[in-house]
Amino acid sequence: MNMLQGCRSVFEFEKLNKISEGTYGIVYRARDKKSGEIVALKKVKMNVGRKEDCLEYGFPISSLREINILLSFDHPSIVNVKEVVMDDHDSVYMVMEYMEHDLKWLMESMKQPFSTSEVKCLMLQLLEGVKYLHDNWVLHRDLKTSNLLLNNQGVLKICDFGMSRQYGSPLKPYTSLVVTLWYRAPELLLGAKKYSTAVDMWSVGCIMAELLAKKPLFSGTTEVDQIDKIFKTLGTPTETIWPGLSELPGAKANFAKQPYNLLRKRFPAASFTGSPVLSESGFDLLNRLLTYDPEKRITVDDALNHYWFHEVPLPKSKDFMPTFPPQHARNK
Ligand SMILES: Nc1ncnc2c1ncn2[C@@H]1O[C@H](COP(=O)(O)OP(=O)(O)OP(=O)(O)O)[C@@H](O)[C@H]1O
Repeated sequence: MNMLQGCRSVFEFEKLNKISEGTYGIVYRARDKKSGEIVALKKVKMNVGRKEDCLEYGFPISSLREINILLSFDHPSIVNVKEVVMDDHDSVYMVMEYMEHDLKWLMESMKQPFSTSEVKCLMLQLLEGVKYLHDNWVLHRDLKTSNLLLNNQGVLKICDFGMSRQYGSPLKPYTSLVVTLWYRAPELLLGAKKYSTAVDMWSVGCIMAELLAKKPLFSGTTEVDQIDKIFKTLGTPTETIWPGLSELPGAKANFAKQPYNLLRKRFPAASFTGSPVLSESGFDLLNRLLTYDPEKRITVDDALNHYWFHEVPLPKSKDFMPTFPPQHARNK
């Protein structure tokens, strides 16, 4: 924690309002009293989770990971942590660039879903951020729409690195209790202890579907319900399409047999019912992101090079993305 010595005080910032309170932190909108700049301050909550997940004096290891990663990373699609500050009770705050919206709250307030060219603009920025992470051997492990920030310049940034971790080759056993249920890959739901970048790509698939439809793709209430919802839409996987499936701890459970992939029904090529329309190549990308076998699931490099981004309608330029009214408080 040497980096905290000599850091500025939080009293150099004027808190304007609370934006959100999550598991690991409270996020405020604040003004830097010296420069007048508007920033986001994330206060680290002490003693969160199990005792062994915190340092001796209660500082959560997940927050330490998040601070380390965000201070060392520099990419336009990753939220920038400018500095770390403290108050007189030794509470630690991350000072981040302020982003007007997160995509979860934004979609809840929008009347219409994003257009296809807007979704392409957002997806490209998301994939560029994920590529930077994977190229730097980091798994985010909690990609979801509330962790995607958008500003009024059309710039998307990934935030919340509390679950992220460095990975290496060969794969090591990790905990499977990661990734918010709705965005959690099937290998995690079935208890895989060895997993890799493909878990983030599944989440990206769920996010793409949600951006198109303006509603979550698989909104399970429990792990079993989540698996059930996935199988009902994509069909129950078999050892043939996913070699190694039967060795996963959860694969022994008796799941309903549903032999077909019904995803196209939810994203048809033409629609008279208001379902989101998706071209052949857009559907191909979505299907490749939502591929059961993590070994066959599309990688971030291949997703970035996918033909969908080159066919009309072309991705909207950030400068032409719509702007939205402010959402200063996004209480969960
Ligand atoms: N830089 C920022 N600018 C504006 N809003 C932000 C910023 N960072 C985070 N937020 C808002 O705060 C919310 C929570 O942030 P974050 O996910 O980092 O906190 P958390 O405590 O780890 O939450 P969770 O319980 O979801 O893990 C985000 O969904 C977003 O609405």
